Amino acid sequence: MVIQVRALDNRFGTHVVHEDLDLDVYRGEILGVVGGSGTGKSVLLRSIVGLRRPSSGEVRLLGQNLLALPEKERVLLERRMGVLFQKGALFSSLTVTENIELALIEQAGLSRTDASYLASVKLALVGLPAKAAALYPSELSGGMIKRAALARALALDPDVLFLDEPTAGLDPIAAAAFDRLLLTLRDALNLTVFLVTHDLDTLYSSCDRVAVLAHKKVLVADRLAVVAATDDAWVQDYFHGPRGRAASQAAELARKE
Ligand SMILES: Nc1ncnc2c1ncn2[C@@H]1O[C@H](COP(=O)(O)OP(=O)(O)OP(=O)(O)O)[C@@H](O)[C@H]1O
Repeated sequence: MVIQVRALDNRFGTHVVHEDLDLDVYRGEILGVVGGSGTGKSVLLRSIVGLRRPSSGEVRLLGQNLLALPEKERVLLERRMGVLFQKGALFSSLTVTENIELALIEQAGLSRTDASYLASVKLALVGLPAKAAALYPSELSGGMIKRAALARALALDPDVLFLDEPTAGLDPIAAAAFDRLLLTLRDALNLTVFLVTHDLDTLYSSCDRVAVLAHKKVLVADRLAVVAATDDAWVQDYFHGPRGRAASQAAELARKE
């Protein structure tokens, strides 16, 4: 088990976002996390990566409770996860390669020469052309920015990757390419992936299991077919509305090709 969440409560004043929430994430899987707006997907992600101390409950990441660890061990555990946030993924004043070098120098203490070499390896890994390395984020397309941010999240060879809506704002072709890249990287690097998304195509093409957040809990976490058959109004609307049907049909066609 890579992530184990037990009896998690998160509240902001009187606003209860999570209550008695449980979730397991298994080694090597891509788990898609979905739910209506405001159901607490980002708050859950932040609680798991240690950016937010839950109101109560426990989160274990790779068997350890991040927030209970002494500083040194906490830093070591943090290095084993990569995070790609939806916004602010890259420093705008640094080039793509400098963004990745910075993570390697600051967090792993690498020399500039080693960091520079490794940064070029990571950029190739995510399919960015060498010429992108010297560009600033403002000079990149949306798809390239996501890839560069992914290269930075992978800089320290994490075991677990957290992604917050990675395909939001991408055109369908760039989004599909990103989904394929994710599958390739998971297989090549043996990653476990926690993926918050609204993108039905991503769920159908890339996720092994899907967790639905509703009613302050994980309503269901299972294979897509089981999740889509869950008796819940939001689930039925989401998976069987026009967009859900289109994504399902596209996935079916892709399987036959
Ligand atoms: N720092 C905070 N202070 C107060 N309330 C917060 C804070 N962070 C999140 N919330 C509230 O918690 C709830 C869940 O927020 P969260 O961003 O996790 O939702 P989400 O499921 O990721 O939504 P979306 O799909 O719209 O991104 C929201 O009602 C939000 O207003």
